[in-house]
Amino acid sequence: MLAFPAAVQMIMEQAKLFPLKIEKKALAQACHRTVAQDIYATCDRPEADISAMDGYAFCHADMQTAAHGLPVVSKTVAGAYPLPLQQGTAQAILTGARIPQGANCVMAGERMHYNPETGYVMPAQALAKKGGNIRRVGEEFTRGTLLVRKGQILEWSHIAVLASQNIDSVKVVCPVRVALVANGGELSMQAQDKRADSNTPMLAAMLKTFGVTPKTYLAASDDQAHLMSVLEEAWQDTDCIVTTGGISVGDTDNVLDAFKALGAEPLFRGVKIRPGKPISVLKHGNKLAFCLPGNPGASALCAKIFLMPYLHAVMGADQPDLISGIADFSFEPLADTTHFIPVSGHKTSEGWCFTLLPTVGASDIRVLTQAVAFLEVSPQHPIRKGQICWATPL
Ligand SMILES: Nc1nc2c(c(=O)[nH]1)N[C@H]1C(S)=C(S)[C@@H](COP(=O)(O)OP(=O)(O)OC[C@H]3O[C@@H](n4cnc5c(N)ncnc54)[C@H](O)[C@@H]3O)O[C@H]1N2
Ligand code: MOO
Repeated sequence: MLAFPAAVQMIMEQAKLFPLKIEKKALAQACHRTVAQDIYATCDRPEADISAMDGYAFCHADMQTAAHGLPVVSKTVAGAYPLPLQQGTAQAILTGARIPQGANCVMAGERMHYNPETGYVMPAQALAKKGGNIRRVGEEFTRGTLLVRKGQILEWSHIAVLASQNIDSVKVVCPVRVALVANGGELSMQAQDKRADSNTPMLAAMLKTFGVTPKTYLAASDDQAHLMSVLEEAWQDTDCIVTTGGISVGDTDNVLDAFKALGAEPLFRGVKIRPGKPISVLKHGNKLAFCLPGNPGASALCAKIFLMPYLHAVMGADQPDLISGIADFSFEPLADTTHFIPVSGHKTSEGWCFTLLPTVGASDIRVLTQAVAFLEVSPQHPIRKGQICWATPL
Protein backbone atom coordinates (compact mmCIF):
# COMPACT_ATOMS: atom_id res chain seq x y z
CA MET A 1 0.00 0.00 0.00
CA LEU A 2 1.37 3.40 -1.00
CA ALA A 3 1.84 6.45 1.17
CA PHE A 4 -0.37 9.41 0.19
CA PRO A 5 2.34 11.65 -1.34
CA ALA A 6 3.69 8.76 -3.44
CA ALA A 7 0.21 7.96 -4.77
CA VAL A 8 -0.38 11.59 -5.76
CA GLN A 9 2.99 11.72 -7.46
CA MET A 10 2.23 8.60 -9.52
CA ILE A 11 -1.05 10.07 -10.69
CA MET A 12 0.57 13.39 -11.59
CA GLU A 13 3.25 11.59 -13.63
CA GLN A 14 0.45 9.96 -15.61
CA ALA A 15 -1.23 13.33 -16.16
CA LYS A 16 1.87 14.56 -18.01
CA LEU A 17 1.36 11.86 -20.65
CA PHE A 18 -2.14 13.00 -21.53
CA PRO A 19 -2.44 15.08 -24.73
CA LEU A 20 -4.09 18.48 -24.24
CA LYS A 21 -6.74 19.42 -26.84
CA ILE A 22 -7.83 23.00 -27.41
CA GLU A 23 -10.96 24.45 -28.98
CA LYS A 24 -12.48 27.89 -29.54
CA LYS A 25 -15.65 28.49 -27.60
CA ALA A 26 -18.19 31.29 -27.58
CA LEU A 27 -17.74 33.27 -24.36
CA ALA A 28 -21.32 32.53 -23.35
CA GLN A 29 -20.51 28.80 -23.38
CA ALA A 30 -17.08 29.07 -21.78
CA CYS A 31 -17.99 29.34 -18.08
CA HIS A 32 -16.18 26.71 -15.94
CA ARG A 33 -13.84 25.91 -18.83
CA THR A 34 -10.05 26.18 -18.57
CA VAL A 35 -8.49 28.97 -20.61
CA ALA A 36 -5.72 27.84 -22.98
CA GLN A 37 -4.04 31.23 -23.49
CA ASP A 38 -3.21 34.40 -21.60
CA ILE A 39 -5.80 37.07 -22.40
CA TYR A 40 -4.92 40.78 -22.31
CA ALA A 41 -7.12 43.89 -22.21
CA THR A 42 -7.79 45.31 -25.66
CA CYS A 43 -8.82 48.71 -24.31
CA ASP A 44 -8.61 50.87 -21.20
CA ARG A 45 -11.39 50.54 -18.64
CA PRO A 46 -13.12 52.90 -18.33
CA GLU A 47 -12.51 53.71 -21.98
CA ALA A 48 -12.67 57.47 -21.17
CA ASP A 49 -13.15 59.79 -18.21
CA ILE A 50 -16.80 59.15 -17.30
CA SER A 51 -19.28 60.31 -14.69
CA ALA A 52 -19.84 58.18 -11.58
CA MET A 53 -23.16 59.94 -10.83
CA ASP A 54 -26.36 61.19 -12.39
CA GLY A 55 -26.00 64.94 -11.83
CA TYR A 56 -24.12 67.90 -13.24
CA ALA A 57 -20.66 68.33 -14.74
CA PHE A 58 -18.88 71.65 -14.50
CA CYS A 59 -15.53 73.36 -14.13
CA HIS A 60 -14.66 73.42 -10.41
CA ALA A 61 -13.16 76.92 -10.49
CA ASP A 62 -16.24 78.29 -12.31
CA MET A 63 -18.62 76.84 -9.71
CA GLN A 64 -16.43 78.00 -6.82
CA THR A 65 -16.66 81.61 -7.97
CA ALA A 66 -20.28 81.63 -9.18
CA ALA A 67 -22.45 83.22 -6.47
CA HIS A 68 -25.73 81.98 -7.99
CA GLY A 69 -24.47 78.80 -9.59
CA LEU A 70 -24.07 78.04 -13.28
CA PRO A 71 -26.59 77.80 -16.11
CA VAL A 72 -27.28 74.26 -17.32
CA VAL A 73 -26.90 74.38 -21.09
CA SER A 74 -27.09 70.77 -22.29
CA LYS A 75 -27.29 67.17 -21.24
CA THR A 76 -24.81 64.32 -21.74
CA VAL A 77 -26.04 60.74 -21.76
CA ALA A 78 -24.03 57.50 -21.77
CA GLY A 79 -23.41 56.40 -25.33
CA ALA A 80 -23.20 59.89 -26.85
CA TYR A 81 -20.25 62.22 -27.30
CA PRO A 82 -20.76 65.37 -25.22
CA LEU A 83 -20.42 68.91 -26.49
CA PRO A 84 -17.41 70.72 -25.01
CA LEU A 85 -18.32 72.63 -21.87
CA GLN A 86 -18.59 76.36 -22.47
CA GLN A 87 -16.84 78.43 -19.83
CA GLY A 88 -19.20 79.49 -17.02
CA THR A 89 -21.81 76.80 -17.71
CA ALA A 90 -22.75 73.36 -16.41
CA GLN A 91 -24.08 70.30 -18.20
CA ALA A 92 -26.51 67.73 -16.91
CA ILE A 93 -24.81 64.33 -17.07
CA LEU A 94 -25.82 60.72 -16.54
CA THR A 95 -23.81 57.94 -14.90
CA GLY A 96 -21.34 56.41 -17.34
CA ALA A 97 -21.47 59.33 -19.79
CA ARG A 98 -18.23 60.88 -21.01
CA ILE A 99 -17.07 63.97 -19.16
CA PRO A 100 -17.35 66.98 -21.47
CA GLN A 101 -14.08 68.61 -22.42
CA GLY A 102 -13.50 71.47 -19.95
CA ALA A 103 -15.37 69.85 -17.02
CA ASN A 104 -13.37 68.59 -14.04
CA CYS A 105 -16.02 67.91 -11.41
CA VAL A 106 -19.37 66.14 -11.15
CA MET A 107 -21.90 66.39 -8.35
CA ALA A 108 -24.88 64.10 -7.81
CA GLY A 109 -28.21 65.73 -8.69
CA GLU A 110 -29.60 65.27 -5.18
CA ARG A 111 -26.66 67.18 -3.68
CA MET A 112 -27.38 70.21 -5.85
CA HIS A 113 -30.13 72.69 -6.14
CA TYR A 114 -31.55 73.25 -9.63
CA ASN A 115 -33.78 76.24 -10.16
CA PRO A 116 -36.16 75.43 -13.03
CA GLU A 117 -37.10 79.09 -13.42
CA THR A 118 -33.58 80.40 -13.97
CA GLY A 119 -32.11 77.11 -15.28
CA TYR A 120 -29.17 77.54 -12.84
CA VAL A 121 -27.66 74.83 -10.70
CA MET A 122 -25.58 75.23 -7.53
CA PRO A 123 -24.37 72.96 -4.73
CA ALA A 124 -27.03 72.44 -2.05
CA GLN A 125 -24.25 71.21 0.23
CA ALA A 126 -20.47 71.56 0.16
CA LEU A 127 -18.93 71.73 -3.28
CA ALA A 128 -17.34 68.39 -4.25
CA LYS A 129 -13.56 68.27 -4.61
CA LYS A 130 -11.98 69.07 -7.96
CA GLY A 131 -12.06 65.78 -9.92
CA GLY A 132 -14.85 64.46 -7.71
CA ASN A 133 -17.22 61.80 -9.06
CA ILE A 134 -15.19 61.31 -12.21
CA ARG A 135 -14.04 57.79 -13.04
CA ARG A 136 -10.72 58.21 -14.79
CA VAL A 137 -9.81 56.49 -18.05
CA GLY A 138 -7.93 53.24 -17.33
CA GLU A 139 -8.42 53.45 -13.56
CA GLU A 140 -9.69 49.85 -13.46
CA PHE A 141 -7.08 48.60 -15.93
CA THR A 142 -5.24 49.81 -18.98
CA ARG A 143 -4.95 48.29 -22.44
CA GLY A 144 -2.48 45.38 -22.38
CA THR A 145 -3.19 44.39 -18.77
CA LEU A 146 -3.23 40.60 -18.24
CA LEU A 147 -6.88 39.85 -17.47
CA VAL A 148 -7.03 36.05 -17.47
CA ARG A 149 -4.08 33.70 -17.19
CA LYS A 150 -3.68 30.45 -19.11
CA GLY A 151 -4.92 27.68 -16.81
CA GLN A 152 -7.60 29.84 -15.18
CA ILE A 153 -10.98 28.14 -14.84
CA LEU A 154 -13.43 30.74 -16.08
CA GLU A 155 -16.03 31.87 -13.58
CA TRP A 156 -18.79 34.44 -14.05
CA SER A 157 -16.45 37.25 -12.99
CA HIS A 158 -14.00 36.42 -15.81
CA ILE A 159 -16.87 36.22 -18.30
CA ALA A 160 -17.87 39.76 -17.28
CA VAL A 161 -14.41 41.23 -17.67
CA LEU A 162 -13.85 39.55 -21.04
CA ALA A 163 -17.25 40.62 -22.32
CA SER A 164 -16.40 44.21 -21.30
CA GLN A 165 -13.55 43.96 -23.81
CA ASN A 166 -15.89 42.82 -26.59
CA ILE A 167 -14.20 39.41 -26.51
CA ASP A 168 -16.84 37.00 -27.73
CA SER A 169 -14.86 33.77 -27.99
CA VAL A 170 -11.93 32.21 -26.14
CA LYS A 171 -9.54 29.32 -26.63
CA VAL A 172 -10.29 26.74 -23.96
CA VAL A 173 -9.11 23.25 -23.15
CA CYS A 174 -11.39 20.46 -24.35
CA PRO A 175 -12.86 18.79 -21.29
CA VAL A 176 -11.61 15.34 -20.46
CA ARG A 177 -14.29 12.78 -21.27
CA VAL A 178 -15.11 11.08 -17.99
CA ALA A 179 -17.33 8.06 -17.42
CA LEU A 180 -18.82 7.51 -13.96
CA VAL A 181 -19.74 3.93 -13.16
CA ALA A 182 -21.70 3.19 -10.00
CA ASN A 183 -21.43 -0.41 -8.99
CA GLY A 184 -23.22 -2.75 -6.63
CA GLY A 185 -26.28 -4.98 -6.51
CA GLU A 186 -27.83 -2.82 -3.80
CA LEU A 187 -28.30 -0.04 -6.37
CA SER A 188 -30.64 -2.18 -8.49
CA MET A 189 -34.34 -1.29 -8.66
CA GLN A 190 -34.99 -4.99 -8.05
CA ALA A 191 -32.82 -5.22 -4.91
CA GLN A 192 -34.73 -6.32 -1.80
CA ASP A 193 -32.81 -3.82 0.29
CA LYS A 194 -32.30 -1.08 -2.30
CA ARG A 195 -29.90 1.84 -1.74
CA ALA A 196 -29.86 5.14 -3.57
CA ASP A 197 -26.88 5.99 -5.77
CA SER A 198 -25.62 9.25 -4.29
CA ASN A 199 -22.07 8.91 -5.60
CA THR A 200 -22.89 9.47 -9.28
CA PRO A 201 -24.79 12.76 -8.80
CA MET A 202 -22.18 13.93 -6.28
CA LEU A 203 -19.23 13.27 -8.59
CA ALA A 204 -21.06 14.65 -11.64
CA ALA A 205 -21.71 17.88 -9.72
CA MET A 206 -18.05 18.09 -8.68
CA LEU A 207 -16.89 17.61 -12.26
CA LYS A 208 -19.29 20.19 -13.66
CA THR A 209 -17.60 22.88 -11.59
CA PHE A 210 -14.84 22.83 -14.15
CA GLY A 211 -16.65 22.06 -17.31
CA VAL A 212 -16.61 18.27 -17.36
CA THR A 213 -19.98 16.64 -18.03
CA PRO A 214 -19.50 12.95 -17.39
CA LYS A 215 -21.32 10.06 -19.00
CA THR A 216 -22.95 7.99 -16.30
CA TYR A 217 -23.35 4.23 -16.12
CA LEU A 218 -24.88 1.91 -13.60
CA ALA A 219 -23.67 -1.64 -12.99
CA ALA A 220 -26.42 -2.50 -10.55
CA SER A 221 -25.48 -6.12 -10.01
CA ASP A 222 -22.69 -8.07 -8.37
CA ASP A 223 -22.12 -10.14 -11.49
CA GLN A 224 -18.60 -9.68 -12.87
CA ALA A 225 -19.54 -10.43 -16.49
CA HIS A 226 -22.21 -7.74 -16.35
CA LEU A 227 -19.80 -5.30 -14.74
CA MET A 228 -17.24 -6.03 -17.47
CA SER A 229 -19.75 -5.30 -20.20
CA VAL A 230 -20.62 -1.97 -18.55
CA LEU A 231 -16.94 -1.06 -18.11
CA GLU A 232 -16.19 -2.03 -21.70
CA GLU A 233 -18.95 0.27 -22.93
CA ALA A 234 -17.76 3.03 -20.59
CA TRP A 235 -14.19 2.81 -21.99
CA GLN A 236 -15.50 3.74 -25.44
CA ASP A 237 -14.99 7.43 -26.29
CA THR A 238 -13.81 8.11 -22.72
CA ASP A 239 -10.49 9.42 -21.41
CA CYS A 240 -10.96 8.44 -17.79
CA ILE A 241 -13.24 6.06 -15.92
CA VAL A 242 -14.32 6.59 -12.33
CA THR A 243 -16.00 3.73 -10.53
CA THR A 244 -17.44 3.75 -7.04
CA GLY A 245 -17.87 0.71 -4.83
CA GLY A 246 -16.77 -2.89 -5.20
CA ILE A 247 -13.07 -2.50 -4.43
CA SER A 248 -12.76 -3.88 -0.94
CA VAL A 249 -12.28 -7.53 -0.03
CA GLY A 250 -15.91 -8.72 -0.03
CA ASP A 251 -17.03 -11.60 -2.29
CA THR A 252 -18.83 -9.18 -4.59
CA ASP A 253 -16.02 -6.62 -4.76
CA ASN A 254 -14.98 -7.44 -8.32
CA VAL A 255 -14.20 -4.06 -9.90
CA LEU A 256 -10.44 -4.57 -9.92
CA ASP A 257 -10.73 -8.09 -11.35
CA ALA A 258 -13.10 -6.82 -14.03
CA PHE A 259 -10.68 -4.09 -15.07
CA LYS A 260 -7.75 -6.50 -15.10
CA ALA A 261 -9.73 -8.93 -17.26
CA LEU A 262 -10.25 -6.04 -19.68
CA GLY A 263 -6.49 -5.50 -19.91
CA ALA A 264 -5.97 -2.65 -17.44
CA GLU A 265 -2.91 -2.73 -15.19
CA PRO A 266 -2.91 -1.53 -11.59
CA LEU A 267 -0.96 1.65 -10.96
CA PHE A 268 -1.52 1.16 -7.26
CA ARG A 269 -3.95 -0.67 -5.02
CA GLY A 270 -4.77 1.03 -1.73
CA VAL A 271 -3.25 4.13 -0.13
CA LYS A 272 -2.39 4.67 3.54
CA ILE A 273 -5.13 7.22 4.11
CA ARG A 274 -8.23 7.45 6.27
CA PRO A 275 -10.92 7.28 5.07
CA GLY A 276 -10.64 5.87 1.56
CA LYS A 277 -7.78 3.41 1.95
CA PRO A 278 -9.04 0.93 -0.71
CA ILE A 279 -8.73 3.62 -3.48
CA SER A 280 -7.07 2.01 -6.46
CA VAL A 281 -5.98 3.36 -9.82
CA LEU A 282 -5.48 1.32 -12.97
CA LYS A 283 -4.03 2.23 -16.33
CA HIS A 284 -5.06 1.22 -19.83
CA GLY A 285 -2.92 2.90 -22.50
CA ASN A 286 -2.94 6.54 -21.48
CA LYS A 287 -6.34 6.22 -19.81
CA LEU A 288 -6.69 5.95 -16.06
CA ALA A 289 -9.43 4.22 -14.11
CA PHE A 290 -10.02 5.68 -10.65
CA CYS A 291 -11.70 3.08 -8.49
CA LEU A 292 -13.16 4.99 -5.57
CA PRO A 293 -14.59 3.37 -2.45
CA GLY A 294 -18.36 2.98 -2.35
CA ASN A 295 -18.71 4.71 1.00
CA PRO A 296 -19.93 8.16 -0.07
CA GLY A 297 -17.75 10.21 2.32
CA ALA A 298 -14.65 8.26 1.31
CA SER A 299 -15.65 8.53 -2.34
CA ALA A 300 -15.96 12.32 -2.04
CA LEU A 301 -12.60 12.62 -0.32
CA CYS A 302 -10.81 10.42 -2.87
CA ALA A 303 -12.35 12.44 -5.69
CA LYS A 304 -11.08 15.65 -4.05
CA ILE A 305 -7.54 14.50 -3.35
CA PHE A 306 -6.83 12.20 -6.32
CA LEU A 307 -9.32 12.53 -9.17
CA MET A 308 -9.75 16.32 -9.22
CA PRO A 309 -6.01 17.11 -9.04
CA TYR A 310 -5.44 14.62 -11.89
CA LEU A 311 -8.17 16.14 -14.05
CA HIS A 312 -6.92 19.67 -13.32
CA ALA A 313 -3.42 18.58 -14.35
CA VAL A 314 -4.47 16.89 -17.61
CA MET A 315 -6.52 19.95 -18.54
CA GLY A 316 -3.71 22.36 -17.71
CA ALA A 317 -5.94 24.01 -15.10
CA ASP A 318 -4.62 25.77 -12.00
CA GLN A 319 -4.93 23.52 -8.95
CA PRO A 320 -7.31 24.96 -6.34
CA ASP A 321 -5.46 26.77 -3.55
CA LEU A 322 -5.24 25.23 -0.10
CA ILE A 323 -6.59 27.38 2.73
CA SER A 324 -4.72 28.03 5.95
CA GLY A 325 -6.03 28.56 9.44
CA ILE A 326 -5.61 27.80 13.13
CA ALA A 327 -7.01 24.53 14.49
CA ASP A 328 -8.88 24.83 17.80
CA PHE A 329 -8.16 21.15 18.55
CA SER A 330 -5.31 18.63 18.55
CA PHE A 331 -5.39 15.40 16.56
CA GLU A 332 -3.04 12.47 16.99
CA PRO A 333 -2.64 10.57 13.69
CA LEU A 334 -2.10 6.83 13.49
CA ALA A 335 1.41 5.74 12.59
CA ASP A 336 1.96 5.56 8.84
CA THR A 337 -1.46 7.04 8.00
CA THR A 338 -2.58 10.32 6.46
CA HIS A 339 -5.95 11.32 7.84
CA PHE A 340 -8.33 13.71 6.13
CA ILE A 341 -10.70 15.15 8.67
CA PRO A 342 -13.70 17.31 7.85
CA VAL A 343 -13.65 20.62 9.71
CA SER A 344 -16.00 23.54 9.98
CA GLY A 345 -14.50 26.97 9.95
CA HIS A 346 -15.23 30.48 11.06
CA LYS A 347 -13.38 33.62 10.13
CA THR A 348 -11.47 35.45 12.87
CA SER A 349 -9.32 38.59 12.68
CA GLU A 350 -6.37 36.24 12.12
CA GLY A 351 -8.03 34.18 9.37
CA TRP A 352 -9.81 30.83 9.49
CA CYS A 353 -10.29 28.94 12.74
CA PHE A 354 -10.96 25.25 12.09
CA THR A 355 -13.11 23.10 14.37
CA LEU A 356 -13.33 19.32 14.33
CA LEU A 357 -16.74 18.10 13.16
CA PRO A 358 -18.25 15.02 14.71
CA THR A 359 -18.51 12.34 12.04
CA VAL A 360 -19.44 8.69 11.89
CA GLY A 361 -16.71 8.14 9.30
CA ALA A 362 -16.39 7.07 5.69
CA SER A 363 -20.09 6.81 4.88
CA ASP A 364 -20.88 10.29 6.25
CA ILE A 365 -21.83 12.79 3.57
CA ARG A 366 -23.99 15.09 5.67
CA VAL A 367 -20.85 16.18 7.52
CA LEU A 368 -19.51 17.43 4.19
CA THR A 369 -22.44 19.84 3.90
CA GLN A 370 -21.27 21.38 7.19
CA ALA A 371 -17.53 21.29 6.51
CA VAL A 372 -15.44 23.97 4.82
CA ALA A 373 -12.39 21.80 4.29
CA PHE A 374 -10.55 18.54 4.86
CA LEU A 375 -7.52 18.90 7.15
CA GLU A 376 -4.63 16.66 6.19
CA VAL A 377 -2.99 15.14 9.27
CA SER A 378 -0.06 12.75 9.23
CA PRO A 379 2.65 11.78 11.73
CA GLN A 380 4.94 14.25 9.89
CA HIS A 381 2.26 16.96 10.14
CA PRO A 382 0.20 16.45 13.31
CA ILE A 383 -2.44 18.98 14.30
CA ARG A 384 -1.76 20.91 17.50
CA LYS A 385 -4.34 23.21 19.03
CA GLY A 386 -3.51 26.83 18.22
CA GLN A 387 -1.09 26.01 15.42
CA ILE A 388 -1.44 26.99 11.81
CA CYS A 389 -2.44 24.26 9.36
CA TRP A 390 -3.38 23.88 5.70
CA ALA A 391 -6.59 22.40 4.38
CA THR A 392 -8.22 21.29 1.12
CA PRO A 393 -11.32 23.46 0.71
CA LEU A 394 -14.59 21.81 -0.12
N1 LIG B 1 -13.02 -6.97 5.55
C1 LIG B 1 -12.87 -5.70 5.16
N2 LIG B 1 -13.94 -5.00 4.87
C2 LIG B 1 -13.83 -3.72 4.50
C3 LIG B 1 -12.56 -3.14 4.41
C4 LIG B 1 -11.42 -3.90 4.72
O1 LIG B 1 -10.27 -3.46 4.66
N3 LIG B 1 -11.64 -5.20 5.09
N4 LIG B 1 -12.48 -1.82 4.06
C5 LIG B 1 -13.60 -0.98 4.35
C6 LIG B 1 -13.43 0.30 3.76
S1 LIG B 1 -12.25 1.27 4.47
C7 LIG B 1 -14.22 0.78 2.76
S2 LIG B 1 -14.07 2.39 2.22
C8 LIG B 1 -15.22 -0.04 2.12
C9 LIG B 1 -15.04 0.07 0.60
O2 LIG B 1 -15.90 -0.76 0.04
P1 LIG B 1 -16.20 -0.82 -1.49
O3 LIG B 1 -15.48 0.21 -2.24
O4 LIG B 1 -16.00 -2.20 -1.90
O5 LIG B 1 -17.70 -0.38 -1.51
P2 LIG B 1 -18.98 -1.28 -1.36
O6 LIG B 1 -18.70 -2.40 -0.43
O7 LIG B 1 -19.49 -1.59 -2.68
O8 LIG B 1 -19.91 -0.24 -0.64
C10 LIG B 1 -19.58 0.35 0.58
C11 LIG B 1 -20.76 1.18 1.05
O9 LIG B 1 -20.99 2.22 0.12
C12 LIG B 1 -22.31 2.19 -0.36
N5 LIG B 1 -22.33 2.58 -1.77
C13 LIG B 1 -21.75 1.93 -2.79
N6 LIG B 1 -21.98 2.57 -3.93
C14 LIG B 1 -22.71 3.63 -3.65
C15 LIG B 1 -23.26 4.69 -4.43
N7 LIG B 1 -23.10 4.75 -5.74
N8 LIG B 1 -23.96 5.65 -3.79
C16 LIG B 1 -24.14 5.60 -2.46
N9 LIG B 1 -23.64 4.62 -1.66
C17 LIG B 1 -22.95 3.67 -2.26
C18 LIG B 1 -22.71 0.75 -0.21
O10 LIG B 1 -24.09 0.59 -0.22
C19 LIG B 1 -22.05 0.39 1.10
O11 LIG B 1 -22.82 0.84 2.16
O12 LIG B 1 -15.09 -1.38 2.50
C20 LIG B 1 -14.93 -1.59 3.93
N10 LIG B 1 -14.96 -2.98 4.19
O1 MOO C 1 -11.48 3.73 3.72
MO1 MOO C 1 -13.04 3.40 4.16
O2 MOO C 1 -13.31 4.79 3.21
O3 MOO C 1 -12.59 4.19 5.70
O4 MOO C 1 -14.51 3.26 4.91
